[in-house]
Amino acid sequence: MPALPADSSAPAWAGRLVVAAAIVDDVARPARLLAARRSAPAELAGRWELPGGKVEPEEDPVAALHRELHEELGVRVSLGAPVAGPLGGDWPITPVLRLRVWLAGTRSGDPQPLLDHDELRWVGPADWAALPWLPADLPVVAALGLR
Ligand SMILES: Nc1nc2c([nH]c(=O)n2[C@H]2C[C@H](O)[C@@H](COP(=O)(O)OP(=O)(O)OP(=O)(O)O)O2)c(=O)[nH]1
Repeated sequence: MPALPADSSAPAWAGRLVVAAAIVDDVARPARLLAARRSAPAELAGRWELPGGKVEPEEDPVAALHRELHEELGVRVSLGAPVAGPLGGDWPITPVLRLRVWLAGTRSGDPQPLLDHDELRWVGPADWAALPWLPADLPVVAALGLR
């Protein structure tokens, strides 16, 4: 059966993009990942996630990620490859939220939980899966193939 042409009449996705970084020890061969425990809002507090946040209207996603990482952790990072998900490279969170993730290494600063988190932890192959991650993050962290 011939492939169907792309449906150009389909409306563009109108949700909100969330960007996050998988900050790892080595972007070429990640063994350890920086996990962050949310302190707010109440319904997400205690869950672990990748640091990042929502892209503001008109904001470039990469610029938004650098902004969020500086605000939340006090670090500057070098971005590596995207961690590609099933929605055109993004990962589903809810019908109105999608997550876009890049590998990253710290370029300056020692990560601190300055905003929105109350603990940071480096996790590896043996211990990442035991953390109570936000549900959307489990497949993302699994895709990193920490070893
Ligand atoms: N930052 C981040 N958010 C995630 C991840 N996984 C996941 O489901 N989310 C969800 C939680 C929130 O509903 C949403 C991101 O919101 P946020 O509160 O981090 O965004 P923000 O810092 O820009 O804050 P605000 O504009 O809502 O005040 O995406 C993740 O790994 N990192």
